[in-house]
Amino acid sequence: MMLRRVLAATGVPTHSCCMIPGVRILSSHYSRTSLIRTLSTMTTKKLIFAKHFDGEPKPSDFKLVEEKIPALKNGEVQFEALFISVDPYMRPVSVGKPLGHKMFGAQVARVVESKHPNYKKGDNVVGYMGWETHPICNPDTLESPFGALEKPLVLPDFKKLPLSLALGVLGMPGNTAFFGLTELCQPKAGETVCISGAAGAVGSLVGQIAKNLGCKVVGIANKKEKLDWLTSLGFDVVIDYKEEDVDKRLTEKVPQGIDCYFDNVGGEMSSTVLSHMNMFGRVAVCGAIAGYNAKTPPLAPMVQSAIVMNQLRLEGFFVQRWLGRWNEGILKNMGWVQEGKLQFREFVTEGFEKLPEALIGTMRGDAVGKALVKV
Ligand SMILES: NC(=O)C1=CN([C@@H]2O[C@H](COP(=O)(O)OP(=O)(O)OC[C@H]3O[C@@H](n4cnc5c(N)ncnc54)[C@H](OP(=O)(O)O)[C@@H]3O)[C@@H](O)[C@H]2O)C=CC1
Ligand SMILES: CCCCCC(=O)/C=C/[C@H]1[C@H](O)CC(=O)[C@@H]1CCCCCCC(=O)O
Repeated sequence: MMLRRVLAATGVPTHSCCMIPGVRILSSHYSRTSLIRTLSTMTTKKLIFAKHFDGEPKPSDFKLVEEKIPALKNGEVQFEALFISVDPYMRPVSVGKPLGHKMFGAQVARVVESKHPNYKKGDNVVGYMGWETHPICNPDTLESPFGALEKPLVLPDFKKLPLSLALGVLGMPGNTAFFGLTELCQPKAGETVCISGAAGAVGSLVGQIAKNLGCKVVGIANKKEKLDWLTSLGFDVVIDYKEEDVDKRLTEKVPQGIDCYFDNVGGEMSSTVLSHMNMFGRVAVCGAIAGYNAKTPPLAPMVQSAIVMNQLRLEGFFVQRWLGRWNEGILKNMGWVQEGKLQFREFVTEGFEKLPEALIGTMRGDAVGKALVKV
């Protein structure tokens, strides 16, 4: 927003290549900028909104800018981004953000310089510093995409585990899986848990946690590579929702019915799953990715009859609900990782400039496991 105001004040159109003091617009199309390799340690790169998304995000919806890093003020910390997260929520949550606004999101970063008592040079953190290579922020006033104050978290010693896990199994997606499943679905050993978006960052963990709790697990995803991976993780039934008739496969392979449904996707497929649920089934509505890129909301068969007849309980949630118990989820997942009972896969794209492509690919289902960009 500030950049846009600066540009407006100079009379420079925000979509054109330009030079203004302290701000260099490298290109209105980020992919052409890969040839420009002039970044000095005194500058930071940001990806900002150049256009509002219309359907699927496009590379030209983003603009890469390079700015001088200002002097650090009291209370501020300067970071160097190591890994930046790519998450489906970025698509719907960006609606209404002003043009010129830096793309929001979480990153794992190292403290380069600090004028804040709780952060010291060399600390590794995870926080919502957005799509920027060398962000400066005051941790006490940093906002999450949720609009709440959320200080970057100083990471403990990860020992041999990669720091990037703080954006995946040992971070927000891990806690989404853990709390969403255990608190809202409350699965009991022997029950059947079904997961849509099963090979994604959250879904792949939900299925494994359900197995750890003694449940039978049904995973719904697309493409053989994903289904084979889920089978190798111990999922009992896997269904390709694009290649198979989900209703028929559930009737054949899950005759006992579904007790818990962890829904990452929504839409028609979720209506089908709800029609296979048992009495007093529980549904954690985690996301609705089937509609995030849609220009008009996708239609789906009505679900109220199944909800009433089987006395189902559906509950939507944001994982921030459990911010007060954050470490409990991380430690539980870390324990399972160390015991080899919670496997993770990362889908890493190299290069800060590739962030838009990585987001577009994630929304198309390209990623297996957690999508990340290594800066
Ligand atoms: N409530 C909360 O606090 C949180 C919610 N979420 C939500 O959880 C869901 C999963 O997030 P995450 O695991 O990080 O995402 P990922 O990108 O890792 O996985 C999402 C998967 O959804 C599938 N998918 C994409 N488009 C469609 C579609 N049109 N129909 C069906 N499936 C589709 C893709 O798999 P495939 O190719 O197999 O279709 C993709 O792999 C999202 O909806 C996200 O918004 C995430 C974190 C926190
Ligand atoms: C609006 C669709 C949200 C889809 C669900 C999802 O993916 C949520 C992800 C949250 C994750 O915990 C990290 C975040 O900060 C995400 C929250 C998104 C904030 C929603 C903003 C609501 C608002 O203020 O309008």
